[in-house]
Amino acid sequence: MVGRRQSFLTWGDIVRDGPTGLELHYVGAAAKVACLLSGWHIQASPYWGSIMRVLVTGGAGYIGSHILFKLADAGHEVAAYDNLYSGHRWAVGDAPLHQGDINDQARLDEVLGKGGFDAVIHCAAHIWVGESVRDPLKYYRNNTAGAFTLFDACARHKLKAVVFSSTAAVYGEPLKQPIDEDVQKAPINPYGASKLMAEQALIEAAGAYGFAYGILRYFNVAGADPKGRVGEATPENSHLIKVACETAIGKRPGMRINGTDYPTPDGTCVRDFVHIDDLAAAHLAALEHLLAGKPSLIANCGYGHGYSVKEVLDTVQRISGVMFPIEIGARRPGDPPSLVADASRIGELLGWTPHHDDLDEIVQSAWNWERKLAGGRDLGRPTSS
Ligand SMILES: NC(=O)c1ccc[n+]([C@@H]2O[C@H](COP(=O)([O-])OP(=O)(O)OC[C@H]3O[C@@H](n4cnc5c(N)ncnc54)[C@H](O)[C@@H]3O)[C@@H](O)[C@H]2O)c1
Ligand SMILES: O=c1ccn([C@@H]2O[C@H](COP(=O)(O)OP(=O)(O)O[C@H]3O[C@H](CO)[C@H](O)[C@H](O)[C@H]3O)[C@@H](O)[C@H]2O)c(=O)[nH]1
Repeated sequence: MVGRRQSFLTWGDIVRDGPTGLELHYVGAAAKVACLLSGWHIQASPYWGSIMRVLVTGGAGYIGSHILFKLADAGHEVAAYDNLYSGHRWAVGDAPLHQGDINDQARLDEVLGKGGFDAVIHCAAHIWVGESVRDPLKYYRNNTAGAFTLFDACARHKLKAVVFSSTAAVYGEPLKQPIDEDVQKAPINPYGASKLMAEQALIEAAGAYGFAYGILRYFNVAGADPKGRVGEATPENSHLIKVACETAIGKRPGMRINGTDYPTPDGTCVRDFVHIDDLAAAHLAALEHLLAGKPSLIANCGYGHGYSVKEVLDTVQRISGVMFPIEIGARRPGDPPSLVADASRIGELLGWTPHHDDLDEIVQSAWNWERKLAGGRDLGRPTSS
C-alpha cells in the first residue's frame, strides 16, 4: 500500500475497470516497481492494487474519523454514516458524510442501496463504561439493537464484509493476563455486554447470510493523527488521557483517580493503551484480509503491556509540563482492575505491527492535539439525533 493518494487512485481506477484479473497483477506489479523506485513506503497487502469502497458508521467520531483518513490515505473510497450524536462534521475531512442513525432502517437502505460499498466498518456506538452502568438500556438500544439493524441492512445489500469495533470490556475480569481472545467472556458492565451480544449476532448473521466479519476488540485507544488532521474531541469525555490533557490545558480545574485500592502494583487500574494510528492501520489490514477472501476473524487490538492510571498521569504531567491537581476518589463502578491484551493473534493473521508502541509518544500526540483544539475550533455538540 502506498502513502500517496492521488497516484494510487490512478492505478486503482485502471484496476477497477479492467475486464480480467490480469490487469490487476500487471498494474499491481508496475505500481509496486514505481513506488520502490520513488522510495515510497510499501506494506505487503493481499488486496494490493484494488480500491475498496467502505462506509464507516460513527465516522464523525474519534476512532471512525481516523479510520476514514487512514483508508483515504491508502487510496480507498470512504464515506461516513453518523447521526452526529457525539461526532463532528469537520472530523470526516473530505469524505462524504451521510447523516443518519444506525437504528433507522430506511436511511440505511437509502445509503447502502446506492453506495456500491464493499464493506462497512461499524464504529457507531455509545462508549462510556460509567454511563452504561447508570443507563444500561441506552447502551443495549444503540450498541446491540442498533447493530442488529445495521447488520441486517448489510446482509440485504450484499456487503462483502463487516468490521466491528468491539472492546476489551467484553472480557470482564479474566483471571489470566494478558487476555487472549478465547478466554471466557464475562462482561462486568452493560457497555461490554451490549458489545458482546452484537458480536454474537454478527458472527451468526455473517454465517447465515454469507458475508465476512472482522471483530476487533480494542483495548484503550488514545492519541491523535500523527499529521495533526484529527484527534479525540468526543464531548463529555471520561477517557483517562483525554481528561488529563484537558486538565493540563485548563479546561478542567482538576481530576480524580478512580480508586487506589485495586490488586495492581500501585493500587490503580492498569490498561493497555494503543495509539489511534496503529488501531486505524489494523482496520485497513482487516479489510484487505477479508476482501481478499481470507477467513473471518476475531482479534485483540492492544500492545500486550499495560500502564497504571498513576503512571499515565505522571506521563501527562511530565510531557505537558503542568502539575495539575489530582485527587484520590472512590472506585468507578464497572471498572475491571486490569485489561492487558495478548496481542499475538492480530500480528499472525494480519501482519499488523505497531509503529507507535510508546506511552510518551501516545501522550505527546494527545497533548499536541489538545493544544490545537485550544487554538479555537468550535466543539459544541451538534444537535441532530
Ligand atoms: N475509545 C476507546 O478507547 C474504545 C475502546 C474500545 C472500543 N471502542 C469502540 O470504538 C467505537 C468508536 O468509539 P469512539 O471512541 O470513536 O467514540 P465516539 O463517541 O467519538 O464516536 C462514536 C460515533 O458514533 C456516532 N453514533 C453514536 N450512535 C449513533 C447512531 N445510533 N447512529 C449513527 N451514529 C451514531 C457518534 O455521533 C460518534 O460520531 C465504539 O464502537 C466504541 O465502543 C472505543
Ligand atoms: O478521570 C479519570 C478517567 C479515568 N480514570 C480511570 O482510568 C482507567 C481507564 O478509564 P477510561 O475511561 O479511560 O477507559 P475504560 O478502560 O473505562 O474504557 C475504555 O476502554 C475500554 C476497553 O478497554 C472500552 O472499550 C471503552 O469504550 C473505553 O471507554 C479506569 O480505571 C478509570 O476509572 C480515572 O481514574 N480518572
